[in-house]
Amino acid sequence: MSILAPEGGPILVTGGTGQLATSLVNLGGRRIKCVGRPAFDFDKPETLAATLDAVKPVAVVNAAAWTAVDLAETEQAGAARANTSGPAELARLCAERDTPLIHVSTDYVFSGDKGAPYVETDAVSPETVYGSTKAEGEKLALAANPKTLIFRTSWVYSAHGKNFVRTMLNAGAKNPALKVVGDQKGNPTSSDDLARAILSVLAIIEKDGWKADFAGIYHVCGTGDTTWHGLAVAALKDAAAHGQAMPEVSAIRTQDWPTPAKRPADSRMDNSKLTRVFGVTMPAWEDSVKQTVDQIFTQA
Ligand SMILES: NC(=O)C1=CN([C@@H]2O[C@H](COP(=O)(O)OP(=O)(O)OC[C@H]3O[C@@H](n4cnc5c(N)ncnc54)[C@H](OP(=O)(O)O)[C@@H]3O)[C@@H](O)[C@H]2O)C=CC1
Ligand SMILES: Cc1cn([C@H]2C[C@H](O)[C@@H](COP(=O)(O)OP(=O)(O)O[C@H]3O[C@@H](C)C(=O)[C@@H](O)[C@H]3O)O2)c(=O)[nH]c1=O
Repeated sequence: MSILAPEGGPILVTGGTGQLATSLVNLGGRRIKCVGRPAFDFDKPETLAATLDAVKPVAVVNAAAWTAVDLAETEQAGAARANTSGPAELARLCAERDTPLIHVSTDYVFSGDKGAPYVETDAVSPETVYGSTKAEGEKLALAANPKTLIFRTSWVYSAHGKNFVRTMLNAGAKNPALKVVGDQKGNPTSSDDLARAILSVLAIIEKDGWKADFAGIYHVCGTGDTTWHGLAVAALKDAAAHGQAMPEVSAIRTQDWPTPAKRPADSRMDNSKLTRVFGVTMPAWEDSVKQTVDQIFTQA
C-alpha cells in the first residue's frame, strides 16, 4: 500500500525511467504520473507548461537531471539546461499554479572541505560543472516558487538503472580484483528510501496543509557514512551471500583513479532536519544496500 492517501489529485514526477522516478512509480501508487522525454524535456521548455496543464498535479517532484558528472565538464550547456534553467522554469510554472515542488539536488554542491557532515545552512561550494549547475538550480527554484522544497541526496543506488552498486556487482562478477577509492566519504542512499521519504513528506503536506516553514533545503541521505571502497565491499559481500564470487577489493587514493570532474573528499551530510521538521528518518545505509542487493538477485 502506498504512503500517499489513495484519494487525491495526481502527483507529477519528472525523470522518466531514471532511478528515483522508477522508485516513486513503484512505491507511490496510482496517483503518481511519471513523465520523461520527449514529452517532458528541459531542452524544450515549451513541454513543461504543456505537461503541467495536461496533468494538473497537486504537487510536483522533479527527479529529472543531468547526472553524468564527468560528461558535464565538457557539455556545460546541456547540464545547465537540465539542472539550472529547466528547474527554474519548472518552479516558476509551479508558482503560477500555486503548486508545491520537491526539487532533488546533490551533495556535490559542496567542495568536501568542511571535515564534518554538512548542514542545510552551510554555504554551497561546488567544484564541478554538475555541482555548480545543481547549486544554481536550487537557488533559482527556491526563488521562483515559495512552495519549493530542495531535497539534497547523495550516492544514490537502486536495483534498476545506472549506479555505483550495480557497476561494482557487474565488475566483481567479471574480475577477481577491483580497485576503488577509499579516501572519499559520503552517505550512500537507496533510491527506494529517498522515494519513501518524499512520499511521506508529500503525505504530511497534504494532511496538514502547506506551511510556509516547510519551504527550504533538506538533506535526505542514508544514515551513516562510508567511502566508495566501503560501499563496494558491503555490496559485494551481500552479493557473495547469494553465491557470487567475492573479488579482492583494494582501497586506492583519489589520485590513482583520475576523473575529469573532481569529486568531493568528504560530502557527508547531516540529515536530522528532515526528522525535526517532518519526523521522517532515513534507514542505515548498510541495511538498504543489503535490501537492494537482495532485490537484484531475486529479480535476476
Ligand atoms: N544518481 C545519483 O547518485 C545522485 C542523484 N542525485 C539527484 O537525484 C535526482 C535523481 O537522480 P537519478 O534518479 O539517480 O537520475 P538518473 O540519471 O537515473 O535519471 C535522470 C533522469 O533525468 C532525465 N533527464 C536528463 N536530462 C533531461 C532533460 N534535459 N530533460 C528532461 N529529462 C532529463 C533522464 O532522461 P533520459 O533517460 O531520457 O536520459 C533520466 O530519466 C537528480 O536530481 C540527481 O541530480 C543526487 C545525488 C546522487
Ligand atoms: C567505477 C569505479 C569508480 N571509482 C571511483 C570514481 C569516483 O571517485 C567514485 C564514484 O564513482 P562514480 O563515477 O560511479 O560516481 P559519481 O558519478 O561521482 O556519483 C555521483 O553521482 C552524482 C549524480 C551525484 O549526485 C553524487 O551524489 C554521486 O552519487 O568511485 C573507483 O575508484 N573504482 C571504480 O571501479
